[in-house]
Amino acid sequence: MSIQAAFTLQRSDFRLEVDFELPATGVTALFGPSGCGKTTLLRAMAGLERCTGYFRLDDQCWQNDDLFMPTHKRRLGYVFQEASLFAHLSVQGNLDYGWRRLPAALRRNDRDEIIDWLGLTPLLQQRATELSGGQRQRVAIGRALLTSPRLLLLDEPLSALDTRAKREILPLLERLSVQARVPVFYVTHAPEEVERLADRVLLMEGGSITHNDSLQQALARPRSPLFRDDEAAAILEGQLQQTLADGRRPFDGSAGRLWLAGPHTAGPGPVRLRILASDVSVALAPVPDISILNQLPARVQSLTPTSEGRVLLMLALAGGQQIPAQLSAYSVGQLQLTTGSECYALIKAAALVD
Ligand SMILES: Nc1ncnc2c1ncn2[C@@H]1O[C@H](COP(=O)(O)OP(=O)(O)OP(=O)(O)O)[C@@H](O)[C@H]1O
Repeated sequence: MSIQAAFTLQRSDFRLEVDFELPATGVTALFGPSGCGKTTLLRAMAGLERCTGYFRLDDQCWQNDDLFMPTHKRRLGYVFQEASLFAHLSVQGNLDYGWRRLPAALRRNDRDEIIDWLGLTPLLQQRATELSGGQRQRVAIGRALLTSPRLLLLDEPLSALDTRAKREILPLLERLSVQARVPVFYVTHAPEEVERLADRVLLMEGGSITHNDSLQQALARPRSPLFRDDEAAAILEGQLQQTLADGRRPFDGSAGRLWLAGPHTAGPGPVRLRILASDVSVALAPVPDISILNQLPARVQSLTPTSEGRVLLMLALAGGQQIPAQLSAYSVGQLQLTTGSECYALIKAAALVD
């Protein structure tokens, strides 16, 4: 189950040249500076740009040297920055547009479930012209999914929305790959959207893919363009549990149980945690009598000098999860840390991604 793609396209002063393979599941963010070719790559996958190359999705070939399947035959959903709904139709009419044209045997998504997930039930009778920007985008996403696509392409779907509307849609999009049940490509300029939604990241620059990473790898790169606070971070996925009587809140992820302190309004359920490299210290053995709640066994995977006197360590936790730690070169020397060293990651703080 994979996506295999290679595209070459020459414009007067821009060349797209990409070649990548990805698992055909989850959300892949396309991230990079303005003009690097993110939209052009989405359009190439959709068959809206005549590139040379190939595109394969599982057992289906949409393009190769001998074949160029036109866009309308590629089973894909495309959501643009500004939702282009049919103005003369109601929300229901827009949602049903693709749904009705699809033979029942090809319908893979549950219509009512998608309408419910996107909170569209109260809007069904409204005209498309009467909707707010956020509502329009929810309808556009619903309409795309109701065509039961094999691939979903979203081009900066939140960029035209105000902060309130973004806050309303982002939690819904967290369920995107589960609801869509197909691979999703998501173009964005916002690192916080990548952290919250992506499973993989294609980092682009000047028409090329510079890195094809898991989210963890992308965030852990020294000087990654994804840094929000100018430093490496880890995103841990897991289940948030109920707060205990003593105020601690358990979080169960692949690396085991972590304890969160402080007030969190989020209810129990799946969440992502963000841990900054500067909030991780390293010890050679568990440290008793210390206020730090979380001490996890770890192994040093790599050490990268960053700035004057600082070293970025990549630590592997149980279950394969990686987290970065930012230490002074002095501490690295004192602890004699090298690749393969066994140690403990002392996590001083972790924040819910929201
Ligand atoms: N229709 C077009 N004709 C000619 N050049 C184009 C066309 N569309 C885009 N370009 C150019 O191709 C390059 C890649 O554009 P593209 O829109 O794919 O970048 P992008 O990474 O999506 O940018 P942004 O983040 O600003 O949306 C840019 O130099 C752009 O000016």
